[in-house]
Order: sequence, then structure tokens, then C-alpha cells
Amino acid sequence: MANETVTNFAEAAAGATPAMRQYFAAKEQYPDCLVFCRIGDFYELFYEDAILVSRVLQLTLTARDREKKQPMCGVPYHAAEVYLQKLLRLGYKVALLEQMEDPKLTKTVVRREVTRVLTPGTALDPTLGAEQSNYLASAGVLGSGAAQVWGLALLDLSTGEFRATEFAGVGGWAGLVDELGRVRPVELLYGSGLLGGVNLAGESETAAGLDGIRTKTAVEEWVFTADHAVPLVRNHFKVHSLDGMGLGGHEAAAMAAGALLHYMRATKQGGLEHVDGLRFYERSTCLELDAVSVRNLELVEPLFSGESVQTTLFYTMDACCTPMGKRLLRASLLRPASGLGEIEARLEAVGEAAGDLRRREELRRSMDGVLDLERLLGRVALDSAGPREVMALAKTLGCLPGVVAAVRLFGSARWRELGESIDPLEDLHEMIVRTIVEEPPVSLGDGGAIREGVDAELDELRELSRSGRQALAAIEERERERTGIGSLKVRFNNVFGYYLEVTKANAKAVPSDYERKQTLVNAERFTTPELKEYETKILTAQERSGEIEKKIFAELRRQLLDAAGRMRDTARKIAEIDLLGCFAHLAALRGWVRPQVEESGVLEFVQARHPVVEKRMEESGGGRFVPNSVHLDADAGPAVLLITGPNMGGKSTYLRMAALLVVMAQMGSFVPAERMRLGLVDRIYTRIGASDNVARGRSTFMVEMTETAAILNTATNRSLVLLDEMGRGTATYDGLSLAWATVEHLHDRIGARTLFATHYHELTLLADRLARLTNLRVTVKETAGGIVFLHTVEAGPASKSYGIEVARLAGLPTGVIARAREVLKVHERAETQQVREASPAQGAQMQMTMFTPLSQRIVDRLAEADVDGLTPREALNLLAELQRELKG
Ligand SMILES: Nc1ncnc2c1ncn2[C@@H]1O[C@H](COP(=O)(O)OP(=O)(O)OP(=O)(O)O)[C@@H](O)[C@H]1O
Repeated sequence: MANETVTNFAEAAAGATPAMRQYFAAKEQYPDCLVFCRIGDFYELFYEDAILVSRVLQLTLTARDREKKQPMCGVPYHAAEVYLQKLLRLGYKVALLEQMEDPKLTKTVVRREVTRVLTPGTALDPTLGAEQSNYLASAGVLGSGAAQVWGLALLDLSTGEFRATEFAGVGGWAGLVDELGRVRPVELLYGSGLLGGVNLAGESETAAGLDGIRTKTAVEEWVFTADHAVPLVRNHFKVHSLDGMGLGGHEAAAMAAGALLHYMRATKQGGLEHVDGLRFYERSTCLELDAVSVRNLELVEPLFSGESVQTTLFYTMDACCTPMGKRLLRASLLRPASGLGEIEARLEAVGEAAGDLRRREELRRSMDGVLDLERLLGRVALDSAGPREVMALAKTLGCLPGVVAAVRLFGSARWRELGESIDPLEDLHEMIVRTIVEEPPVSLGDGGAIREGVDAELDELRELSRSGRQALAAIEERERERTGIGSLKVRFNNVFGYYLEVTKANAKAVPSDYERKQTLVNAERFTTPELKEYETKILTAQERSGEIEKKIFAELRRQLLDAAGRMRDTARKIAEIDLLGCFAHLAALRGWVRPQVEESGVLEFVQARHPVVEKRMEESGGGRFVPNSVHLDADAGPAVLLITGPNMGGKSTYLRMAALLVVMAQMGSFVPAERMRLGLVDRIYTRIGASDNVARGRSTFMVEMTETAAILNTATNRSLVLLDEMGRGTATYDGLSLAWATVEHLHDRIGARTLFATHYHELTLLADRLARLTNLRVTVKETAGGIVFLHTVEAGPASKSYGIEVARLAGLPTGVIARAREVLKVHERAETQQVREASPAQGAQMQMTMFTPLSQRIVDRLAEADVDGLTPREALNLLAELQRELKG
């Protein structure tokens, strides 16, 4: 919040009422928060907060005073949740200033305190999709220079998932930014001020990758110190050493985690019981996908926000039955496995289930009623679960034995492992259903959530109020007879308690022992000593039973939280079971096959299909996907496939298909192909199309070159590299030269399996020089009516580019098309002439050296020189002259 605002508040505070002074104190303590001040049945906002919130939430702006100097707006307390969620989604933070005393019982001003600060990363968003995670991230740095280590911690409060990692050395910062771009947390914590020379608030060029994180929260610098933060982690988990969590020797990661816990405490987030573990993770233990590739390949989100999710691989592969399974699918897409053992174990289990319809269906059916175990547990821990949620938890727990039994029907190692190790949590299920009634009320305060027989006193009190109410009915009956007033009623309201109500017309018939309580327009209300006695009995009984219900519920909650670790473990296993079931279902349904995975440099698939495009074509009735094959071998060649062909021919689809099939196979899924052989890939790199960085003020070409630099600097011979139309964003010869040199570097130095789609036909000449490069082309058929795309990929370079043909199909005016044809002819003629004039030997040379005309002159002069006839002095002169020419 701007300084000006704070000054305004300070000025206003000088002459404020006591309630407003509490408000100003809260505002001073939480200057970056909107303060929601509870006054009676409303939350009120004042001054700049009121102006902003009334605009954002479209509320009426009023004022506290006649002069309208104190703007104000409010939302009803009971409906506040919706408004709060909206503000949080927009990235705002909110401090709740609550009444700490019952206004009815206080004579002076009610005491108010900030009880909780809600921020995007610490509040639960009920509209969050089952597969999405709501991460709060925390990043800090230890050391300096090359010894710098960045620590990153991530917490999803809705499920309790808590993990941390590190990025060390020179590439550490870039690694951190990339990981944040992939994880996309809703809120990022960092130490205020400049850290390690870079500003996490996103003001420096290198921090542009953090633009997507809407809420960035700076906390005091000292919070991000090992001395302060690391002990917080040890205390939270009640351990002496962090080695058991894999955090031994990872102080930066532990520090980031500790700073996050500090923040949770500072914002008064209670109930962190379900955050019962912290895991150190390393990206190298999985197939690495950088943020650019995750985006380009549309693994979990469409390339451009707002587009249909149907273009994502997640959407295509999501046949999971449970929210946990969906989340694991999403996480696996972002981090496919890199170890052969893990992949094989999954593939074997998928194969077994894919081949057995009956058992597979039994398994999937057994998960029918399984709700979000992790999120329900999260709500219990955060004390936002009522009796209904606890009952929902019980229903889910009740399904587990069925799931376990279905898993045990399978025999392969992974299924056996899961079936034997999963805890069906029967004791917890039994504990809940023993305590809570089958159809509990929404809120505990409504009463009647706890079963009969759980607590003797509760049963007695309930009996008492039941008999009390019966007695009241009897009184009503008796008094009607005694007074002869047929319409006499015993009624109840919160202010007057129980009373006898008689219409005005009958008031004369009221006996003298009735005490008048209240007079209304049409009726009179009375009480009697007998009625008062019952009233006290009933109300005390109700009050007391409310207390007992609360106590029992709290005890149940505590016992459930004691078992939080077991529940989370089971939830993880259910997720794995569900995911394997989903893969098996897809394999059987869509005719996918088991890939052969090995430690080698091979990537080969026969008659493969792009899973997303194929599904979309099927759904829209848009024809059949044309299958294609790939053969790559980093060691024996071909390592580089250079794909040419017309626009719209299917080059990009072919490239993406290759990457998607690798991701799927390394996740342990079957793949849409006749056959696939995959030597494990350590990392997928993509450089495809323009990205929305342009909107952030970096040119398309700059983005392209930055991404290409990252590939050339870090790819290994076990990586898969996809380059689509590289060099397009600059002058033709610059672009061509860069593309040429890049292909050579990938081929000669890196040896990564590379798919390179290009419109530069000149590049196809590289096949003569680079032994492990093969030309491929996408085919078209020329017909009388124009070209037809066949989408088949075959060996050889494309003969023509058909750019003008495609432009015609796109509807460019005929005049422009005709003129373009003329211009093209002129250029082609000039080129042919040039080639004809050169000798055959020169022709070949020209192709190779067309980018270096200057050096060609030097080479020619050297070739002409008669070395034997030169004196040493002449030789020196020649050398000096050549050098001068080179230097220009
Ligand atoms: N194998 C295939 N079978 C059926 N349709 C395909 C196939 N490959 C691509 N297509 C369809 O052809 C269209 C163009 O594909 P794609 O974008 O891959 O072409 P491209 O060669 O990369 O074009 P450009 O060079 O203009 O980027 C897409 O709509 C795609 O769905």
C-alpha cells in the first residue's frame, strides 16, 4: 500500500472513536492487507480500502460521517466467504479484525484483534479444481558468488504437501526461475531488498519469468537466515535432525521451508497438523521439462490462457476416478520418471490391468465413492470441516477396503507392493461412524451431530429436552381447555424464550395467573411460573448438550489428526492405484501399446499418432490422423532429423508427437503407436513458435535466441531437442546462418536426438556433410484444384515450399497471389543463372560458403599464391595484407 494511504490513516486516527482506533492499529500492523473489521453482523472496510474493494467487488460505497470524509463499505458476515475468495484470487491479502468479546455482554467498547491474515497462498480456495494445486512458495539464498545456493520450498495447504529443493552455483538463479515458472505458485515469499544481486519482485530482466506470480510477499530479511529459519523446521516436525527428510546438507532448502513456516505463524494460520512431512526433491531424478517445454507441449494448460483445455495432454489422458489420481497425473506430466526401474514397474502393472477387463473395471468401480481424502484431511486440520465433511471423510474411508481387495486381485510387483502396503484405515472409519450420525447437520451448532450412545450425559440431556418439549405440548393442550381459547399456542423465540400467545380478541379470557410479557398489534404474549421452569430446563439442557457435542467433535478431530500421516500415506497410494488404473483403461480403450524402454540413445516409433490431435479429430469427426514413424539413434545415427515441407504440412505436429510419446512412456503409460522403442531421455528441450514473452517487452527473436542458448549450453547426448522454425524472427541470412550453425553444433558437439523443422531449404544440403543427419519431408499432392496435405512424413528433402499455395488457401487476394508468383519466378531465374555461370566444383563450394564471401576471397588468394617463389619478406607482407582485409 502506498505511503500516502498510511499517512491518511495516521491523520484520521488522531480524532477517531475507540473502535476506529482499533482499526487503525490493525492497519498499521498489516499495511499490505485489506482490513476487514467486524462490526455486528458486517465486515466493514474504511478509507482507501473501502474505495478499492467497493470498486473491485462492485459494492456500494457509503460514508461513516455526514461530510463523507470517511468512505466505507461492507459485506454481511455470513456471506463474506465469497467476497474474500474473490479478493484472494485477484492477489489481495486480507486481515480479519474480529470481535473478541460478545457485544451483548460488554458495556464498553468490544475488544477487537486480528485473528488471521488470509493470503492467496494460505487460504483455501473451494473453487480450486481437483487436479490443481495451490502452492505457496518461499525462495531464499545462502552464500554468494559461485558458492551461492538458492533454496525453494513449496506448500500446498489444501493437501499438506510440503517439499523443498535447491539450485546451486552459476545457473542457480535461472534454475529457480524456471522451476517457479513450471510450478506456478499463487504466492511467493522472499526476503525484502535485493538478494544475491537479483530482485525477486520481478524488476530485473532475469526475473521476467516470475511475472506470472501475482502475489509476491516480501518478509524481513532476517527471516531468510539459516539461524532463524532452520530451527523452525526442526521444531515443527519435532525432530533433532533434518537428515531423515533428505534435507541433510541442504541448508538453503531447509531455510526456505523454515521461512515459509515463519510466515504461516506470522499470519496466524492455525492447524498445520496435516503438514506432517517435508520432502527434499531433485529435478534430476525425473525427466526434466523446463517451463518453456511444459508450455509449448501443452502438457497441462493450453498455450494461450483462455483457450480450450481440450488441447492439453492432461485433458486427453485424464480418466482418473479420484481427485488424488488427477493430481498425480498432473504432477507426473510435469515430472515423468527418469529411472528404468520405476518406469518398468508401472508399465508392467498397466499391462496386466489393460489385459483384464473384468478386474480392471472392478478396480475402477471400487474407487467410485472415493472423495478428496487429502483435501478433507486438510479441512479437518484447518478446522474448517463441519460434521458433514467428517462424514464425507468416513464415506471415503469406507470405500478403501474395497479398493484394497480389488488391487490384490492383480499379481504384478507394483500391484502387490501397493496391495500389501496400503493401510485401509478401518479403525478411523469405524471411529467416525461410531461417533457421528449418518446424516449430520451442516453446522455443529445446529446440534444432533453426535450419535446416541456415545456419551451418557448427552443422551440424558437430549431426553430431558425431548420430554421438556413434550411437557410444553401438554401444557398447550391443557391451557386451551382451561381457558377455552382454541387458538392458544406455546411458542419460542430467541429474545423472549417460551411464551403463551393469545390473539387480541381472546385476551379477555386470559386467567389471572398469566404474566404479560409483550403486546403486539394482534396478539398478547404471556408466561407462567411453570413455563419458566420448563424453559430453564430445556435451554440449559440444550446449551449443555451443545457443549458436549463440541467437546466430542474436537476429540474426534484430534484423533483424526493424530492419524494424519497414515491418511496422507494412504491417499498417496490411492493416487498411484488410480493412475495405473487410468493408464490401463486408456491403453485398452484407445489401443495404445507398451513401449520398450531401455538405457540407450534410440528413439524409434512406428506408425505413431499424436494423442491429443487424434482424439480431437475423432471428437469433431474431422477425419483420421495419419500415423507416422520416427527413427533416431544418438549413438549410431541418425541423431538429427531435418524436416522440411509446406506450411500446414504437419511438421509441428510431428515434432510435438515425438515429445509427447516420450513423456507418456516415461510416466509409465502406454503409447499411441504400433511399436515404440525408447532409450531413456534425460531432458526435453523445445523451441517452438513465439511465446507470450513478447507481451512482456522482449522481442520474439530475443526470446528465441535465449531459449536456443539454453539448449546449446545444457543439452546432453541423452536429451531430446525439438526446434521448430528456428531463425525465423530475423533477416533471412542471419536466421539461416544461425540455424545452420545450431544444427552443426547439435550434431557435432552434443549428439542429442534432435528434430529440426525448417523452411530454410538450404539446410537440407547439410545432409551431405553431416553423417548423422537425415532429411525428412512432409508430403503433399498437387492436384488440378491446388495442393492436398497428405501429412505423411517420408525420407528426403522437400522439393518446393508451396508457401504461395498455402497463402492462396488462406484467402489472400488473387492479385497479391499472382504478383507473388511473378516475383518468385524472377528470383528463381536469377538463382539458376548464378548456378549456371559457376563451374560444377565452384557450385558446390558456393553452396558451402555462401555465408562467408569475404573469407572466400582470402581463400582464393591463398590458393593462387606461389609459396615456393615467395621471399620470406613477401610472405610476411601477404600475411599482413590478408589480415588487414579480414579485419576490414
Ligand atoms: N499426421 C496428421 N494427420 C492428420 N492431420 C494432421 C497430421 N499432422 C498435422 N495435421 C493437421 O494439419 C494441420 C497443420 O499441422 P502443423 O501445424 O503441424 O503444420 P506445420 O507443417 O507445422 O505448419 P507451419 O509450417 O505453418 O507451422 C493441423 O491442423 C494438424 O491438425
